[in-house]
Amino acid sequence: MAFGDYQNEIYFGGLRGSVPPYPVAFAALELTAEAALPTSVWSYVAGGAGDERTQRANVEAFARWGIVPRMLVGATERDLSVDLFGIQLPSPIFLAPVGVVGIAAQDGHGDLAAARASAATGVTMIASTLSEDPLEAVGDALGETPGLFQLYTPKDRDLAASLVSRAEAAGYKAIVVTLDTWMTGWRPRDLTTANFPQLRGAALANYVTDPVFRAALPESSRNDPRAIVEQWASVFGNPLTWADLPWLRSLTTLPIILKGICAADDARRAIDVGIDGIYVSNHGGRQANGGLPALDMLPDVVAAVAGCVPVLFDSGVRSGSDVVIALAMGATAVGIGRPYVYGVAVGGTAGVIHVLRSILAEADLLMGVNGLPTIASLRTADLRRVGALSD
Ligand SMILES: Cc1cc2nc3c(=O)[nH]c(=O)nc-3n(C[C@H](O)[C@H](O)[C@H](O)COP(=O)(O)O)c2cc1C
Ligand SMILES: CCCCC(=O)C(=O)O
Repeated sequence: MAFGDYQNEIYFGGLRGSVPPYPVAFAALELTAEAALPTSVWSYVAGGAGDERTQRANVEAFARWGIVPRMLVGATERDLSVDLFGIQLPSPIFLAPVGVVGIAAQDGHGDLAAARASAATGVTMIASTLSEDPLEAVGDALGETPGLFQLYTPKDRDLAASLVSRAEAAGYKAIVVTLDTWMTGWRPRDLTTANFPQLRGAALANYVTDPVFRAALPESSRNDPRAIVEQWASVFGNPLTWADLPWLRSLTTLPIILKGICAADDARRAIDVGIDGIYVSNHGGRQANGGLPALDMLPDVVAAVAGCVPVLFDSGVRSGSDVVIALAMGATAVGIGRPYVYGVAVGGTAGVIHVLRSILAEADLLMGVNGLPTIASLRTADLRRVGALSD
């Protein structure tokens, strides 16, 4: 079945009098999600760092690029599959790691909702360390779809090793180490609502189920929510340096991907020390305000990596058109963040499936009408700055 078929499902459903169950346009999805969530939850998910100019710039950056369409190609069959570390994925998108996604779900199980959507669509999921369902349960819910595990490296190295070995045992195919969030950025919306869900104990399931974490808690406090949160806060973020990478490498034989690399020099140096994948992201503008849009940093990193390892990308992706532009710029696979959280908010598993199928349908149809039917052909696309066609 082609991804673009979702368009016909919606059209013909309309002919039979059924409207799509959830909004299709991102702006409408956003409004519906906002209406479905308490203000503090909406602020946490939708908000970002500082005055959120970098978060907005991430989205706006996509509108500055355009693809020159090719005709007479007969692109009736499209192939959106990609190879990631030897894993053949049916599509070039993935669920970016989102901690605390449970707070957006009616039943508190946003991680499982996302994993089930991943199982249903074949869209791979990067499961966050900060989940409300333990990584083993998320892994089970992924079914046949390969999952990746995102690691927030704690200060306690034994705890880091334990999380990684649990991820290996649960069948995750790679470890994604997030570098940009060893402490949280200045997030005025959360500060205004005095809301940081982790401080209420949300999303600490991987810690409370971990033998190393539990052993560090006095026996009398093992079921005390406040002691658990305090223990978590004391171990959460280890600001890694280059000197830590050999230790990180020694933890696992799985591929290691570094998330948050945006500078060409950092990408080159990471590859030199044996890192298997680079993940360009500015955390959706949630960490450093005043920085460049993530998309603007992608071409330099792609050039520096020169095809040696996969380059993952996220930050600001809202549609299939955005996915196509990031792929044309050289990303190997493109991460969906906030849109899927809004899918969880409006419809749980079904909401996420709808969001993913909509994004994939648009990307698929776009590749057809642009005459660029494969990811390889997309990479050769004539991508120009808007307004620069005659340069
Ligand atoms: C509510 C929320 C929680 C997030 N939690 C994590 C996390 O636990 N680990 C991580 O590496 N990135 C996390 N991110 C960042 C995403 O992986 C991704 O980089 C970001 O959402 C991309 O920006 P966009 O959603 O605006 O496209 C989170 C993002 C959001 C919105
Ligand atoms: C301490 C970070 C919490 C999860 C996260 O990555 C985010 O809110 O952006």
